[in-house]
Amino acid sequence: MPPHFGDYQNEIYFEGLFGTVPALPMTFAELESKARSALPPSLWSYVAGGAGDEYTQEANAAAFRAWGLVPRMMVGAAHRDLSVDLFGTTLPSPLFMAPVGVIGLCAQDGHGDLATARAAARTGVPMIASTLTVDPLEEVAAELGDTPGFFQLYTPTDRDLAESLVHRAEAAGFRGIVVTLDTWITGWRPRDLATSNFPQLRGHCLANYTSDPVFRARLPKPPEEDPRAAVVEWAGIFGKPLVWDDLAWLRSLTGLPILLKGICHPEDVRRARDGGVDGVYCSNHGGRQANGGLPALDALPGVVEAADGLPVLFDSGVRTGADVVKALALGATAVGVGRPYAYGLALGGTDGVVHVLRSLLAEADLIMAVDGYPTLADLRADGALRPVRPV
Ligand SMILES: Cc1cc2nc3c(=O)[nH]c(=O)nc-3n(C[C@H](O)[C@H](O)[C@H](O)COP(=O)(O)O)c2cc1C
Ligand SMILES: CCCCCCC(=O)C(=O)O
Repeated sequence: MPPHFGDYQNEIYFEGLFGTVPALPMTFAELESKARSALPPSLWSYVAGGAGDEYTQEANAAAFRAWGLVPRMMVGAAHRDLSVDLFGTTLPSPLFMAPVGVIGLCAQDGHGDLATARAAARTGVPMIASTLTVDPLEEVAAELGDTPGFFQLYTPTDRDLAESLVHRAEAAGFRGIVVTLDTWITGWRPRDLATSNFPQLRGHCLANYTSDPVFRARLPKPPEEDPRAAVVEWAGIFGKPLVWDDLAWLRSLTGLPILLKGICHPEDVRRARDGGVDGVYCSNHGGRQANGGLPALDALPGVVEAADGLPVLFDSGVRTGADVVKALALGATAVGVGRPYAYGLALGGTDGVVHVLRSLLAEADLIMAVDGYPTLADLRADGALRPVRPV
């Protein structure tokens, strides 16, 4: 029997019978506002902020409101199956944790990558570990238990370093490589510029680089002795975009599944397919990189159609279980949560992340129960989702 994610609701009600109300927020608005108080102001503005006037970031979340699920009755959706097959593994649910480069700093003990990996182990929700971590990828992988982890790769134009990182990820047991394409240069982020605040430039979250033999060999002194030189070296390897001609080389690096993150145009999906990737990841980086762009959700149907059966991961703007359901109904194979789990981590460590993930899954599961969609295939059938008339 597949897990009943909606049972989290019963657990919360049951505790309530004995006078215990949830210690952690039950709505995204409260999660966000409490995380704002819990995080140091500069870290809060880095995590919560985005590109330009943050119009695209807001539009990402608002885009979900343009769609509504059509309820179906007498379907007998007493049992729901949210499982999904991804690269030969059956996952209990289609939710995953998007790579968040400073997640390590969001935990009170400064080891949020490890805390997040423990939340993945507890929930079965896969983690995509960023290149930019406080703790090296091997230590993150060791906390994942049986839950699959994926490694997100930055700096792939530095071929020796990319090769080293990919091989380390493979040896550590990660099940796939997610190559982020939209962040070879930093977008225009006024909040960070106003405070001269960019955590990596302060030497944070560079553990995967400073523990890498290829990176270390380039430094005049070991990073433990001269951390500033390590930051300068790190900054220097950004600024060079990956191009389609690099794909064959990238493909040659590993037999693990490769996914390209940041794909929003159907023609790019076709090029990715032709280049032999195993999946595409539709995302606009949560509006952190380029303002003024289309909400990622609006790009999703075109990406799914062009993918023609190739797995499509999606993120950007997911805040509720209803959002998860809508992205699935629009064809996403799996749906990523970003900022909300960072806020959960800030408030409650591993327990906080587990709470955020379980809440999203419970709401999604209960919507499928009430609205009569027992499987993900039912959600994807014609007529399940309709545009909402603007009010
Ligand atoms: C603080 C922060 C750091 C991020 N770091 C990375 C990263 O290292 N690699 C990456 O591919 N995406 C990164 N992202 C983007 C997320 O993977 C994801 O695309 C985004 O959070 C989705 O938007 P949402 O959180 O508003 O839903 C980061 C996002 C945030 C909020
Ligand atoms: C030029 C590299 C910036 C990476 C920053 C991490 C990230 O993806 C984000 O802040 O968003």
